[in-house]
Amino acid sequence: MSKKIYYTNSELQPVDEKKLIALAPKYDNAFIFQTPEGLRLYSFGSLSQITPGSHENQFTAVSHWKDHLHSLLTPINAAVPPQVVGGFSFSSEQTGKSVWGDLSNGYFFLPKYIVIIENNNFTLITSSFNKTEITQEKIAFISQLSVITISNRQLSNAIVAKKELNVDKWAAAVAKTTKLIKETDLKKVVLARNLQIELAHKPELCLLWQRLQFTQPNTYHILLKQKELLFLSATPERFAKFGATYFETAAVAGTTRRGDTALEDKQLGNILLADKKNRSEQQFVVNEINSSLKKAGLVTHHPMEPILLKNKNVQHLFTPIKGTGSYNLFSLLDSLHPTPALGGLPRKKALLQIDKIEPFMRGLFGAPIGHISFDGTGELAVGIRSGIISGTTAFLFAGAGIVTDSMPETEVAETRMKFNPILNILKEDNE
Ligand SMILES: C=C(O[C@@H]1C=C(C(=O)O)C=C[C@H]1O)C(=O)O
Repeated sequence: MSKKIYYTNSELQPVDEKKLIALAPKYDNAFIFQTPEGLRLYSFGSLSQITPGSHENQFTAVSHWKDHLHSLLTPINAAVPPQVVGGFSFSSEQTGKSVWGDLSNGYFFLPKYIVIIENNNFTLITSSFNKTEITQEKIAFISQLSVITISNRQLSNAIVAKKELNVDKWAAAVAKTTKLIKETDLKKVVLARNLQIELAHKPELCLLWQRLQFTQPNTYHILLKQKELLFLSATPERFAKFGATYFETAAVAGTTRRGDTALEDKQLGNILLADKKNRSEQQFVVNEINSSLKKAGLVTHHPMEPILLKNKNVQHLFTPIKGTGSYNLFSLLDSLHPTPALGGLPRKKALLQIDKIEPFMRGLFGAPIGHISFDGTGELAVGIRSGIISGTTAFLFAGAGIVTDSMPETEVAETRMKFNPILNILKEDNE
């Protein structure tokens, strides 16, 4: 493909964002991304998409695809370029048939329409292969948005079956892994498990999104729709926010529950801050990220002690890390992913152990997901607290860092808590 890609910008009158959500089911490709700081990006339709092959370096593949698109871009009265949106996969080494379909090895696309909302300013970016049609296409989108109706129908849905897959086997694998950690140079392995849900009806996207907004106020909210597949995440974890000369990331690891009272919550947080196992688990992540950023040529800055990151269901140890200087974005993403927050340490050995133990493909779970602009800025979150929905079946994923003194039953309980953000939006309110 080497046709020119034209793009144009227009200011939109603020609209009820439920209308933007209601547009998503009308397109085969849609991506919605909301940050804890309040940026929202809605995107619809695709001019070009990439599904990296298995065993191919997905970062190189996406980088080449994006460079090629860049060479075709031609602005028409536009200051803001379009972005590519989507997600990488946890690993390109995992193969086999899975629920992930076209998303298995990662999936990015160049949207036809992007609406960016920041400080109540609505900017529409329309892209097209056709210079003479682009104005008409933009007008068509604006009128589609003005006529779309928001369904207030609370389609009753119910979970008809809920299966936590292989819990005993998973707990045994945790015990085996701690033994391996004690006996070898393996330091940490993040093991995940999944929960399968059967719903009475296909879920209504608008309703899921509203519940996500209501129940998970300080996290990212992410939706990737590709045909019949819906990937949803309420992750608290930033993978990267970046520009040409800066790269902000975070080390998030170590988990405890939220307290029932303010006092209990504070006590649990203090115990987590003082806990040796969790502190060392998180320190691995800080050290690894720090060293990848330095190797990429950045000067790093971070506080010496972690603070608490509190979400609705859990609290974590958290250290923001910033790098400044110039660097190559895709090779840095490649060298960081997966951090020991999602993979383990040393990385290769941890990934082998994950492959040996987990009987499913992680797909986008635990991988960087977000938007990358052609102006060099962008933001990616780590796709945890997430699930993939296909028709009436949903698979939810949750993992936990296993270190030398991890207890299987504690890790089962921790992963159970981590299913809740998505589980709770699939449930009826009265369940
Ligand atoms: C793997 C997950 O979470 C990661 C693992 C954590 C831990 O082991 O304490 C904490 C935050 C995340 O970095 C998940 O939520 O599925």
